[in-house]
Amino acid sequence: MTDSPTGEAAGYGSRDPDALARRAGARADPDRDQHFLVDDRVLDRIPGYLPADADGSHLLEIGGGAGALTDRLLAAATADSAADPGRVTVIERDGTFADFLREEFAAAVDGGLLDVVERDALDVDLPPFSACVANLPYGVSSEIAFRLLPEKKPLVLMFQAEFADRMVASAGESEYGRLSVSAQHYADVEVVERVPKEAFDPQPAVESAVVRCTPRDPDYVVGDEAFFLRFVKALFTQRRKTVRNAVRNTAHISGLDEPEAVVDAADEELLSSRPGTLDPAAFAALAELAREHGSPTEA
Ligand SMILES: C[S@@+](CC[C@H](N)C(=O)[O-])C[C@H]1O[C@@H](n2cnc3c(N)ncnc32)[C@H](O)[C@@H]1O
Repeated sequence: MTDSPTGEAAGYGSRDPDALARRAGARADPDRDQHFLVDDRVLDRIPGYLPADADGSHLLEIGGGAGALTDRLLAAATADSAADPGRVTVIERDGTFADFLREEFAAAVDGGLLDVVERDALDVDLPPFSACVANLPYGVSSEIAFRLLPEKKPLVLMFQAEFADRMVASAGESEYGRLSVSAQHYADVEVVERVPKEAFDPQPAVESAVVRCTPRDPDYVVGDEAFFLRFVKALFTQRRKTVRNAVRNTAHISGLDEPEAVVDAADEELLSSRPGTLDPAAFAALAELAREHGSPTEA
């Protein structure tokens, strides 16, 4: 294992996570969403979950911490061509760890391979990136995921397992909901690895999972994406009601001025079903009907 504070390009990818945390000189604080990955085998596998044809020329990491994953991303970025390596940008909110990353990976920073951005990932303008690989801060993982998904780039993201299961669920499954439809609107999403609590220090309260998002256009058309997402959100607030009642009861969320006109125009079988049984394409068709007949106003 390499334990040098800076290291040459050839040394990326083998830093010991415990040694990194020791050198950083500050303990990960769970109250600041800091749960560092300390299992080398998991760390080594994560970059390999990017789709085979993903463009690795500019990898984005959100939440660098003490740099164990950053080290693996630098290895992935420099693997193909030493003459024309890819780049890594890390966004890290905590100044202590941002400073440590700049120091630990000084050679990469000086060589233009690594940029450390000390900012909150929710506020910062995202840099251009070709793919994102991150062990996300769980307190804001949903907000970050829905900043990243519309960028239509390959993503490999660590989430709480329960959140990951909701992202990938299919219509009719108990975990299926607004999160599933919204995520699957942008990408094919799949859980590629479940990660036990023991892989982290300090250990989180729950299991984690790595999700791969491979961007693609949906197999349906929506004329107004913002309205589609708002309509899905509205209907899932009434997931146990019939679609008929859900459309009627949630006009204040969906923004429909004339929900009754949507009910009049929709198919009876669809109206008697429950939101949790509609696949994304059925939601899209109903949202288009709602736009046509329900006079939606801006949220
Ligand atoms: C789960 S840790 C992952 C650390 C490291 N990548 C690893 O895998 O060991 C999440 C990291 O995100 C940082 N973080 C928390 N909230 C953030 C935010 N809003 N914007 C940017 N970074 C944040 C934390 O300081 C922490 O370093």
